[in-house]
Amino acid sequence: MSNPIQALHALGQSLWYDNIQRRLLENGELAEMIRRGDIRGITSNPSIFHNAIAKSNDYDAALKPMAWANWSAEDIFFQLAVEDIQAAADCFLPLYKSTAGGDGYVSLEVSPYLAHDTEATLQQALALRSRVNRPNLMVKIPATKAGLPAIRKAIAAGINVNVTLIFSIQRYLEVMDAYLSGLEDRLAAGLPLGEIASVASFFVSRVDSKVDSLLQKAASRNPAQAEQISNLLGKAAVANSRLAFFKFQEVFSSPRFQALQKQGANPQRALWASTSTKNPAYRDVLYVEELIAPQTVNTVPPQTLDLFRDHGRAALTIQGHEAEAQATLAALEKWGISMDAVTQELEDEGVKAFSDAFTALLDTIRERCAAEQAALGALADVTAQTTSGLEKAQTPRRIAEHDPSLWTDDPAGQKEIRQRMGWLDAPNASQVLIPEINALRQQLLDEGYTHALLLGMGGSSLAPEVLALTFGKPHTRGRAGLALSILDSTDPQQVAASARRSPIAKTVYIVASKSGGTSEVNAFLDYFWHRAQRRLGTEAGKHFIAVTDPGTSLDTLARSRGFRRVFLADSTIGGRNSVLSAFGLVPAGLLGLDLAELLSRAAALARECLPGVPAGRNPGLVLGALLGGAALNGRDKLTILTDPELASFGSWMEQLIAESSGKQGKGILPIDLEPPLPAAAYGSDRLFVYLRLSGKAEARAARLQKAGHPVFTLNLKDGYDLGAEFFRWEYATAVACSVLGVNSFDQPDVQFNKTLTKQKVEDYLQKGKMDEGDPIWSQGSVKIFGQPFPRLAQVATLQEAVLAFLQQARPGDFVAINAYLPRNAKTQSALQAVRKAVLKRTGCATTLGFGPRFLHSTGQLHKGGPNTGLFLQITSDTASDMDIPSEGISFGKLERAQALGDLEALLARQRRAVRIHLPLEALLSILQ
Ligand SMILES: O=C(CO)[C@@H](O)[C@H](O)[C@H](O)[C@H](O)COP(=O)(O)O
Ligand SMILES: O=C[C@H](O)COP(=O)(O)O
Repeated sequence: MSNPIQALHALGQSLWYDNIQRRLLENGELAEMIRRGDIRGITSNPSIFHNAIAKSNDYDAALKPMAWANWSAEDIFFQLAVEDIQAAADCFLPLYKSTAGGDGYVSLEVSPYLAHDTEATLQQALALRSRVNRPNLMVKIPATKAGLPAIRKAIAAGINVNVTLIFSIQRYLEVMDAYLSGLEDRLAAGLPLGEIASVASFFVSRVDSKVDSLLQKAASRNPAQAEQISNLLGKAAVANSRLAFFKFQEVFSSPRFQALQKQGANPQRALWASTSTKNPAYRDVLYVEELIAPQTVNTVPPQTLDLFRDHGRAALTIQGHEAEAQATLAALEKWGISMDAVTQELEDEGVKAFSDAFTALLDTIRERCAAEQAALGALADVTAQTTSGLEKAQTPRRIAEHDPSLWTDDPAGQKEIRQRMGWLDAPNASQVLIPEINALRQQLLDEGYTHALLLGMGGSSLAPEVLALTFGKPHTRGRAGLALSILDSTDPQQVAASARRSPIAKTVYIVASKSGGTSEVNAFLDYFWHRAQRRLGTEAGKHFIAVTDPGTSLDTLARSRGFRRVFLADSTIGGRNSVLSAFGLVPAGLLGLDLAELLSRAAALARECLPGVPAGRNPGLVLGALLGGAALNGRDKLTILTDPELASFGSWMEQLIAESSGKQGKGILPIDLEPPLPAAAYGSDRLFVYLRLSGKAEARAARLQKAGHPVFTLNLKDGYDLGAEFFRWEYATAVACSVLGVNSFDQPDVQFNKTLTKQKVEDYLQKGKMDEGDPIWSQGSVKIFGQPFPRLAQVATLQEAVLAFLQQARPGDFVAINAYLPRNAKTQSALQAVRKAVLKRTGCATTLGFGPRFLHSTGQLHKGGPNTGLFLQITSDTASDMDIPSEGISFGKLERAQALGDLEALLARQRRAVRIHLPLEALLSILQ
């Protein structure tokens, strides 16, 4: 059974939707309405956009980069509007095609400020046509006196035109004439007519609103005829519109049009606009029901659409009512109501109302821009200038083309970069992995597996950990999956804790290593493989999955050991950019995440970073400009605030930003999970980012901003928005590195550190003993190693020693606490307490890293970045060590070798670094 809307369509009238809102485009609601057959086109106007933009937060994310790039409010408006119109046009394209251009149009109005300027209107119509670049766009031009020649010229130029703000029959005739003249101009120029579509928007309800009030005045002037006059209430609009329709019929059956029609021309359909009922005393679908005829359109706001669907009556209601309509208008004239005057007033008011709505909209955009710029403080100018420099350098195009000269002139570096840009395509290219990962999860669940333990470091482990910690929480949408945990430490206690948490018979081990040769991962694999083999014998292979690049030693080993699966990753993606490749997706899929959703959020952000997008609208580019510009201006400590649900995200950012940027004495240091200080206590080397989901940290962010610090906010609507954040930060980091002039894609000092550690291990294997060097200070079981520092000779206690060491700190320095200890709640809280004390004492930014995990993250910046760090390395003897079965060394010894290699690398780079070796319990006493 057909509903009233379908019945209406069957009568030859199309319902269009007088509404646009980004949310409808993003959540699929518009597409669904089209699919249901509710609407066959869309109209927008300045009031609709004012409503959409000013009364929602739908546009905030898109507005942010443009505000930072210092775009004008009008440029921002047209950018936002064009995006919506393009998205809507894409939704309607199938209908447009299936009706051969009969329906499926989306209207965008020229600036109402141009309503009295023919040439400017025409130029903007041409510009909008090419910007929107969709065949089913209609450009709306008001039917003012100055609008008429612009309409003719626009039609002649082949633009589909929706003529708006028509109130009088006389003006309507002029509009039809302009249309026909435009077509004739085309014909004379030998241009085709068939693809041009046009509608004339005749405004309905406003006529009643004005005439009714005049009628009421007339009735009070003529009390004797009050009833007769009152009978005309609510009649003028329909009568006026019906007469317009009869003119439509006349004109489009005239010989003049027939001549054009022979050449393929389409009639300009009448479109009823302003058709919601304004007077509650009238039927709520009055201006739909009374104006039904073939070859017409009615554009309705959401409520009228719902009402008509609910109880509208569809029947042909115009034909046969000509005499009645004329009589109504004649009666109005009789009571002194001049339709010429009424409609002229309505036109003037209409132009003004759109213009006022546009002004209000631009004011709102200006306010929001001002707030975004205020959040950046002095960095606002820097960001705008840096963005414009990046635009001039054509950075987005060069990124898309993998142009290595953005980062280095060194030929070897350039060669490496060319092989490291695959992350740009990952949101789309990784789609193919989804079915096999989902099938694997299902298979594992069916076989009774309950746990997954990922063995990996840095780029191969941080993103999976973020996803496990974020989606383990109830606010996110998870599906049935395995409990995922991560091992990225050689600390024996931590290895043992991982083993305890993962019951062998029900655990699948994900061995994740891009290079396949990372020493920590080899050690983990050795340990867990032997353990599984002891327990499961020849079945052990079934419990192992490898994720690695093609042809690595891990690839070979995994196959020879009969691993359940080997996922070969994209070797054009470097480790810290690998989250949206198999490295992030395999663990995420086993965890039960909706991978398509995660990738689609990333893909949406990636589309905004394409070279066709204007630089100021590219969120990755402008963020990169901000980060890079800030660092060049002394704000190189990117301090991360998050709502609690997103607390783990900073650890991924840390690696990406520090390892990419921290080299050649430059870099941006991410400060993650730092205990809070009073807002006024932070130095001028900070830039704060607030990743917001629930808003729990909002008050803190506001306090920081109030105290004058630059604080910018990125809003996430749920955990899946991490997909977009991963891409945003990857792109922004690459851009920031280009601004700093460093190669974003290498990590020379990580390799240096690894080489030193390897020497320590080899030395140990030869001598059977670790050479720890001589302490520079000791007291009982507490020893300090490293480079002597001022006043050390005078100190009596560990506390004094640490204070003396910290006295070297200067403004702009940072203090890194690097602990080679198990990373668990107890050590984390003890070290956070130490960190807080250091922070208070020095006023310097602080970081806390656990070795060897941070070596694959901030470790690069520690040695390669600016020489502004003070490094407090902490080691402790472990009570219970475990052997790495095939390596002749224990986990504890390997961990110590890593600490020694780290210290040696720091000292080789002239960093201020010491190792404090102490019993774990002594930690808490430091600085208290
Ligand atoms: O002109 C078109 C469609 O071509 C519409 O968008 C038109 O502007 C709107 O229907 C009216 O502005 C709505 O007017 P009203 O219902 O607020 O009086
Ligand atoms: O960030 C990467 C880590 O250094 C681990 O490297 P990998 O994936 O080659 O094992």
